[in-house]
Amino acid sequence: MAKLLRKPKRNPLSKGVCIVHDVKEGNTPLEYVGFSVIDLDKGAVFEEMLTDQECCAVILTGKATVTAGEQTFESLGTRETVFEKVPTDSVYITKEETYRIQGETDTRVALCYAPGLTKRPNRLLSAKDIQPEHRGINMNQRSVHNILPDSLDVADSLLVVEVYTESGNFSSYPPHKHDQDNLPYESLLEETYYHEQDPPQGFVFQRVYTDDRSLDESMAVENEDVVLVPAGYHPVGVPDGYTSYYLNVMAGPKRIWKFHNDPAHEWILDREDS
Ligand SMILES: O=C[C@H](O)[C@@H](O)[C@H](O)CC(=O)O
Repeated sequence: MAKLLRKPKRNPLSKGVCIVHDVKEGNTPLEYVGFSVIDLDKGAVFEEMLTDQECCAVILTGKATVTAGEQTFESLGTRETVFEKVPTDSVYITKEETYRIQGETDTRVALCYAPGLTKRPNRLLSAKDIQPEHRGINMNQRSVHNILPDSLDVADSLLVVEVYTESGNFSSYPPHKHDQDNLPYESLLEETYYHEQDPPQGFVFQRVYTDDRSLDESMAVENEDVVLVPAGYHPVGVPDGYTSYYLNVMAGPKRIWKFHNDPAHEWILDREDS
């Protein structure tokens, strides 16, 4: 199996809590980004004490109450499945904070981690404040929910976004990369993709490759898979008949999303919308 592809597991953590993904120091080539997905049964509780990382808890499906420090955010979550294609609620939790998530229903939560540099206010990132963004033309169209964009000065390192790509389209395309700390031209951001497919037997193709092809992995990515992007271009192609969802977590030395398109494919941006 490709070394950048991680398959979902169901590792019981505690009563009513299962770890589906747990990408962290010791099992990942990434230095900045950590990523977990947890399933909580209704009423189950997940608690964590952060040390030198900040965290964005994204309520992928179902409803939950999140307590972070002295604050409690009740009844978060807007959808039973990500394919309702509505924005969801998330909570930003600062470093050195203890937080707690309790499932009000059966719920799936993505935990997005990156280095925390300063103590910041914990903060609700409400679905109501997220306006879906349409990107692209022709067969390169996708819809983006910017959960924690670099325009929001809430976090030290974390960037979080979710993307919907319809049948027959490509996203993260033309291929772009952000693996050089070379502002204003490019920023260095590692990235993770958490993928879901509709219907769930679907798969998408994702390639992760560098200019010198020292890294060049092409993957068939199935429902609930995670793809790690330590460097390089990382386009996604969606077969006819399926809808792709992915949640991206990005982080690096500077919290700026400045990508560089693969020059070989940038010409597609010059075409008219057909
Ligand atoms: O760098 C960001 C990720 O590759 C995606 O979020 C990508 O930007 C989505 C898209 O624009 O197609």
